[in-house]
Amino acid sequence: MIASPAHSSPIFEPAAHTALVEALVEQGWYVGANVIDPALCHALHGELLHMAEHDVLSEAGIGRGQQHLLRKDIRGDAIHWLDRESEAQRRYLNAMSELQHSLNQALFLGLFEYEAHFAHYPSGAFYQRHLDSFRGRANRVISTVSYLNPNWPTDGGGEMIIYHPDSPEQEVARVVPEAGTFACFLSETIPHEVLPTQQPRASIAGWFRRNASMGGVLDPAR
Ligand SMILES: O=C(O)CCC(=O)C(=O)O
Ligand SMILES: [Fe+2]
Repeated sequence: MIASPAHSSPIFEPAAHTALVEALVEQGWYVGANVIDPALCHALHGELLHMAEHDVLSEAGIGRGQQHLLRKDIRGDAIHWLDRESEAQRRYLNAMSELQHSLNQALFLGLFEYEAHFAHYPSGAFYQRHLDSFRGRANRVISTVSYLNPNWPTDGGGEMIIYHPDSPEQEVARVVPEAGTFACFLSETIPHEVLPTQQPRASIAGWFRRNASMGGVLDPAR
């Protein structure tokens, strides 16, 4: 057998898919540290920093279409949709396709598409508590977040808080945005929030959908 080159190895350990599916079923969310390959995180982080430095990111807003609004009091990140333009992006999106396949096989979710954007939170930025999808709209089904920041300091802030689906004031997890950490959760039921970050914070937020996207327009935050 010919060993596959490092750049084409899967970013998820096969065991991580099983743990992820179990956690989604039991509690509606999953967080794993050291799940994403460090070399891939490094490459994606470099791409995002380059975009931030060259001013090619767009200020993220809330709401769709004509309702799309910039609301720095609600979210303060700047984004760029992944478009397969680099090997790192292709590798990342291919890994998400594999995850989509596992989720569909195990949970019969009928996931159809994955969309994702880089997100850069400058110092002081946050994202207030929200859901990623309206219940019953059947658009975003599962949210994913991959963190890209090596050596995140303990006083760096920028943690994602996951709240209990039935009592949205109750914190159930606090996720440090350290490179290699991968979080996912049910988009319609898990409220979450990004605490103010004390230093620039890099991530990739993505969504498995049951229908086609609307040309890269963000779903409303709420
Ligand atoms: O970056 C994170 O930790 C979460 C981002 C988020 O909630 C979103 O983009 O909808
Ligand atoms: Fe979100």
